[in-house]
Amino acid sequence: MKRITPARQSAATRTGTLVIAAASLLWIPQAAMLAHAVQKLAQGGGLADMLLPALAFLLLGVARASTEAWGARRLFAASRQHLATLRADAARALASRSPLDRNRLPSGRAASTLAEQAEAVLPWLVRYQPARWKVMLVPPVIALAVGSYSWLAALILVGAAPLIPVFMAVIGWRARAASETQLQVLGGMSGFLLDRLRGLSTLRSLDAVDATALRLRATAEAVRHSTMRVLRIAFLSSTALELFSALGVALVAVYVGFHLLGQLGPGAWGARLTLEQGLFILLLAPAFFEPLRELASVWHDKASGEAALAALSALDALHGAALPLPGLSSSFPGAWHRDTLWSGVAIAGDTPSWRHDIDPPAGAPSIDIDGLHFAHAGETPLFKDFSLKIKPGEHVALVGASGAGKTTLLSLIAGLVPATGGAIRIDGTALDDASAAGLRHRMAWIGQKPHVFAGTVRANVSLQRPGISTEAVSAAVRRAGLGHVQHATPSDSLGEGGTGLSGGELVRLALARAAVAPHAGLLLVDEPTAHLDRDTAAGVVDALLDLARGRTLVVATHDLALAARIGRVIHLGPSRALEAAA
Ligand SMILES: Nc1ncnc2c1ncn2[C@@H]1O[C@H](COP(=O)(O)OP(=O)(O)OP(=O)(O)O)[C@@H](O)[C@H]1O
Repeated sequence: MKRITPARQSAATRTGTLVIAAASLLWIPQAAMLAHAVQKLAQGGGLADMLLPALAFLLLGVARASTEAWGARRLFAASRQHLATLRADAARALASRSPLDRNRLPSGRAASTLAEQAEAVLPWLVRYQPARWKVMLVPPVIALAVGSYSWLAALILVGAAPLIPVFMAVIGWRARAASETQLQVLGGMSGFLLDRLRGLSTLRSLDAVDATALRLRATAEAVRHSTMRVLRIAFLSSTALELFSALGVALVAVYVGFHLLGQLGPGAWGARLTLEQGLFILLLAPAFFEPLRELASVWHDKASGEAALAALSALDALHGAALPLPGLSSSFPGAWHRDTLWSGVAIAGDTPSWRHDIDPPAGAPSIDIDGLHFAHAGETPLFKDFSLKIKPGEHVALVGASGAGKTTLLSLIAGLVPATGGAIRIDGTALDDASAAGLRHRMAWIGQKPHVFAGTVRANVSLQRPGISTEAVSAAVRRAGLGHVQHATPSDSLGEGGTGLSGGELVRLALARAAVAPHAGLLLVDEPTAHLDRDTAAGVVDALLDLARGRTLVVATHDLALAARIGRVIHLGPSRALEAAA
């Protein structure tokens, strides 16, 4: 997988940057034309004498403006593209972590980094980079041009210039630290806000809204402070630069003025400067400092852009760490494609190559678990030498005390977390990094807390998966027992988190999601009847068993009534290591 490399620019952004920087050099011949025209005027020349320099000045101006515009357009387009690539890399890195990894970044913080903070990369590329190149290119060339007429004027310019980078470096150091702090505080606030908005009903029901609002206010105050610190540094840097450049231009103007008046002789290679040469130097002096002033005005873009790149790289650095999602690295042959969403768990890994080249065989798969070892990070092993065989189309209930490892076993079968030892074979294919993405295509997962997105029932059932027609959604909704429920027809809207549906209806919606999955021959279901009354639970079980006809079903449950209706019951607990293959 390609890593984010913060400082690397694409070839297209580099070309745009260099073109913009080089266009600034055209001011030198323009200044020469202007000075020449004024000289002619002073010598009493007519309109005809000035026509040629005026025309050349105009043409150079047009050339400069159009080159700059072309470079800016190209740079902007390339920078947008570059940012899109950085975002895709970071999103891919985020998705490559197992949903069971409890060290995953909070979604609010990740969203803030990807959506808001990443935007700071754009000004860094579009404004800061050309300004940096102009500083490296334009002042040295102008110093040479000025120096060819007057070594003293060039010396004044060159003498004033080093103060600026030294000062900028000192300020830049502080600016970067301040920007990083600001991004962190901002990301923290976004994460906090999103998290609390999600849990608003809990906060309200326990009268904790005021306390949360106070904490939010404190966080907002911290954001204000850090923003002000960044702005103060930005203003300080541009003020310092304005001062130094104004001093430099003023000194050159004073020297040229007195030299032309004959009161300051030396400094011009032994000869007296002509009016044309003096004017040329005067016109170039502000242009010498112009790139430095421009750099100062975009200096904070560098700090915030680099901080944003560091934040994106930090997301990328998570890749491969801790608990990776099996099958993800092998399932991204090219671009970030599409997530396969199963009833509340987002799994990336559905690739065009898989769909076209290795279309999964239809039907109910067998499951063969052999000598499985698994332990969550830093915990005692949950499974030691655990074996289990499930035949194609067989229905199995996993029962056991809370914490016995039912959900974990379902996750291992689904390939959401890698086993630490032993083998799991689905329909004879070993579940590993190479096969996990493809095998997941044949499964549907119904989790304990299916996530409902704000949108219609139809969108929530189809989840934008390809090849799912409106008729298929309607049929799935009816099959899951939602057909008769008011406000749960395919065109009805649901609130985020399932507002508008009861607990039982929520499970039925998750069943409908699985019912439309075309290749889902294996259903993995986690406590479908938890928190439901007996009648509702019985209705959900009816719908589940109807859906599971002709498919392999593994259901984790505490519900003995559900377990009694399933063909085979596997007890997970202290004796599970001895579970023998059936
Ligand atoms: N993502 C995780 N990271 C680390 N440990 C975990 C994680 N998920 C579960 N555990 C631990 O693994 C053990 C088994 O959890 P699991 O959720 O599989 O049990 P369960 O049998 O499904 O429980 P329940 O019936 O309450 O849902 C528990 O001790 C739990 O604390």
